[in-house]
Amino acid sequence: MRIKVCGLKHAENIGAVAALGPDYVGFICYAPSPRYASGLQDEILAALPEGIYKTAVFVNEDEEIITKLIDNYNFDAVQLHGNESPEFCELFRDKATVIKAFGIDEDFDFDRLVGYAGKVDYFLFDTKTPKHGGSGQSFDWRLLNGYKLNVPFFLSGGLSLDNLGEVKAIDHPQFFGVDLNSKFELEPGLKDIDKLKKAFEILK
Ligand SMILES: O=C(O)c1ccccc1NCC(=O)[C@H](O)[C@H](O)COP(=O)(O)O
Repeated sequence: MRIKVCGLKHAENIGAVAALGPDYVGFICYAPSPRYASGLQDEILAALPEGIYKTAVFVNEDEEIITKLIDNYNFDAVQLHGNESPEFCELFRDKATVIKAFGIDEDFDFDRLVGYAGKVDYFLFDTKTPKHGGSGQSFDWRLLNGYKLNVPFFLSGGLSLDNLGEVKAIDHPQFFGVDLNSKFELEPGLKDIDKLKKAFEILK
């Protein structure tokens, strides 16, 4: 099970998270989020160990800005949380791994994803809320049974120490990894290393 820790923004805390050995770390490049990584310095990202995918998270951002940030910060992956089309997602595939996020609720139609197959590397299934992400709310994971494509997915949305046991038991052939965020924080953007350590013990 791959582990992504999302919503980092403080230099020392980024180093402490990286020392736990996540597979992906995420930086929110979306100003309305309380986890917005506004003062991100490229040398902090450059100091992260090889093998951790540095992921930039966007919501309906312009192509030029995404490309510029990938180039400036050497992001390995982009995670797109808005209404990005399959063609828009595909634009970044020669530069980065592309993760397309979708907010899931009981009305979500997984047939919407057909056009993205072959144009993205992973899906990320989050809880549908007006915030686009970082809500701390989980969705009914039984809905994942409606997902039949062969693009692997990350599960996110309200994952916490209280429900990781249940998450581990999810048996879906495309379940690739988890995304840990607001339930592992001391404050928005500042990760609780002790809680994350416990999560890694459960998941690894
Ligand atoms: O975390 C945010 O503030 C955020 C804001 C806007 C778009 C995406 C955002 N986070 C992206 C993530 O990958 C989160 O980990 C995911 O939404 C789950 O968050 P949480 O429910 O807090 O565990």
